[in-house]
Amino acid sequence: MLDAINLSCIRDDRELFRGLSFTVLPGEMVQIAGKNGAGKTSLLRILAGLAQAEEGEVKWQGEGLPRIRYQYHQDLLWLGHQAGIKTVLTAYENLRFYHPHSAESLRWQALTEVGLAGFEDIAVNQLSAGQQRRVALARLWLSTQKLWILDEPFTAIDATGVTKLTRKLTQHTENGGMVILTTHQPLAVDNVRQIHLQEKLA
Ligand SMILES: Nc1ncnc2c1ncn2[C@@H]1O[C@H](COP(=O)(O)OP(=O)(O)OP(=O)(O)O)[C@@H](O)[C@H]1O
Repeated sequence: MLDAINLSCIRDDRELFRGLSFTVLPGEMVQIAGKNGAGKTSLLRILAGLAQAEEGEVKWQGEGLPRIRYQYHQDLLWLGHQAGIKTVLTAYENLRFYHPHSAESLRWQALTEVGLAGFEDIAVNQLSAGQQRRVALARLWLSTQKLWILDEPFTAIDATGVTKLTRKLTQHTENGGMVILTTHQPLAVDNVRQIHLQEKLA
């Protein structure tokens, strides 16, 4: 269970949100919604323990993040806005780097799942934007983490990829996992909970 408690965030002297509280339970998918610049990425970074809130705290399994940081990083898969991969490595090498304990056969399978069969041995910086995104997303197929925090996972992904990724996210929650994500695309998922960050007037 993840608790966001009374979170406030100020960036560049601008208050993005204040007093934001919510809980994410096993089996839930939560979409952080809001316009460009509303603070969605800022919130995800705070939830992932990568940035500090002005006020408030984040708890994982009932414990504040600073106390449980090691366990949290075992339980969390974070895919940021940027590709989240090492571009000088190949797709396969990326999966080996980020998931060193995964079985070799599962890495190949993950690359096949995201449509990268035949592109495994090419340096990622020579792949298209959508293919680069798919390398990062392949990590979901190897993930044993309970909590996935995903910033714009559908960016640059074609319709087939969107369907496949949506199914993967749904499967994760059906297996008791949690997904917190941002996306500007409509999500074809029945029970996604939305948290709206309201636009603040200057
Ligand atoms: N590290 C930072 N330093 C200063 N300002 C920042 C920082 N990160 C974000 N901001 C500002 O905070 C605001 C919210 O940015 P954020 O990336 O969280 O928005 P967003 O809702 O994810 O937007 P988008 O939908 O465009 O991705 C923006 O005005 C941005 O300029």
